[in-house]
Amino acid sequence: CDYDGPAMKTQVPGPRSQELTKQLGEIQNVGAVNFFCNYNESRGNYLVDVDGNRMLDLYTQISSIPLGYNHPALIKLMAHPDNLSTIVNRPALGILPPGNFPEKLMESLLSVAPSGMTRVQTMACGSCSNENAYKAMFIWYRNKERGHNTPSAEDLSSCMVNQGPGCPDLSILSFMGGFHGRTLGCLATTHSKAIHKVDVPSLDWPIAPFPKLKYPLEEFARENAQEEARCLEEAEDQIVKWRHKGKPVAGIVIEPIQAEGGDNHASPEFFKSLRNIARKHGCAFHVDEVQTGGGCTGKFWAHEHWGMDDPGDIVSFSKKLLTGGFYHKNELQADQPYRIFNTWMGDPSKNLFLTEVLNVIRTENLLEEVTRSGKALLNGLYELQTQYPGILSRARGQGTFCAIDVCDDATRTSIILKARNKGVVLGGCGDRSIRFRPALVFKEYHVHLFLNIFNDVLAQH
Ligand SMILES: Cc1ncc(COP(=O)(O)O)c(CNc2csc(C(=O)O)c2)c1O
Repeated sequence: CDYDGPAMKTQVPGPRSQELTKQLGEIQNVGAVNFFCNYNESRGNYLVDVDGNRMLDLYTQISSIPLGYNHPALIKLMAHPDNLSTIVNRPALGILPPGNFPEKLMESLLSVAPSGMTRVQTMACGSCSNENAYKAMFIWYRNKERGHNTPSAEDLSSCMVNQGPGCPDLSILSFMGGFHGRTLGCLATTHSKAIHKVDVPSLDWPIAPFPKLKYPLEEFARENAQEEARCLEEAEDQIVKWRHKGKPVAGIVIEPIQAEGGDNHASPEFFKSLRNIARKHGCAFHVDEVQTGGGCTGKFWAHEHWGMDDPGDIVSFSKKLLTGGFYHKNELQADQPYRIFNTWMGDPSKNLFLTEVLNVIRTENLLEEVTRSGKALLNGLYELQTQYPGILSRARGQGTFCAIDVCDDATRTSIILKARNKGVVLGGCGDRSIRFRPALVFKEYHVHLFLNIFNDVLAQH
């Protein structure tokens, strides 16, 4: 179900894309539109645009397509009459769930539940999953502080006008370079690009530094360990400082690999230590797997590489799981109904697709494939950075969740655009990285196809 290679007819965006951008520009902001796509013709690892250009996709809709385009297992699901009512009728899941909902959740999301978690709350996207996870942490923290879960009369009256004690002065510790969404609460924990935050009010919550590792890791083990220790000490100091400010940290939120911030990695020891700091200070520990989850690091969850039985109190997800949501420990479940709530609370049709995606991952051993392709990709990137030391550096990655730094932003942009005109879709992250986010069906064959094209582009610079 894949094409045998890229095939370009025009520069991208082509004439039809440009025409459609003008049309859409009459309706909404089109500044971020790259080009228009033909999702009927797109297949497997190949994205076809409206001008008939066929490109090998290593960005996959901001890392949200698990099995590539139009996978037969998902198409087949649409033909099944039993699934029709699930796709046509969207229920308000919080109050009127379909009869098969528990079974479908067991089949899909609970079959890949993180270690130590048996509960999951579905949502629509990454931001609303994180927003509700934050609220769950605040509710948990206040009930712990009170010693019971009955707000006082003063709590109930003051919260109606956004004042304490009903609206408590609690905080969430996040990390510089982190990205957790663009809604108000998530945005207060997002620190990747100023354009995401400028002009929007925020909250006085603590922000700790995330380790800036030197590569290759084996050459800088001592410096990197010192850098991680510095960041951990700073994080713990912030927790103490915010408690003294009367704004205690209810939860810590972190990505296993900071993606938007520039594919910043840290060691399993770093995360183990941070998890222990959270326990020591009575904070919940929220692992944001929206971009790293779903198999792209070679394990279904990136936090599995930490080798911990108790990796977190909350794990949020979206993108490759086709629906948003968060797993959580029992004690993080809101104590009353209608506290973590909205109209849809997820989408059962997406759970149907996810069950199929998980079946394909298992039957085609895609996690092993990702590990194999990832090794070939990272070795190829190591070779290219040796060949073009003036342009490339800091090749890094886990599974196919890889990245490489370019000497400056302008050169990065030029490389991404040239690669696209040669039939490869790439994305950037941070201030100078190119990130690789292929689908789970990206084989070694595709790696070598990509590396050849990437080499041609670099040779022109
Ligand atoms: C680690 C992590 N956490 C939360 C989010 C927010 O998810 P959405 O709200 O975009 O579904 C994301 C979304 N990723 C993302 C990539 S570019 C982008 C954007 O809004 O520009 C967002 C994420 O990577």
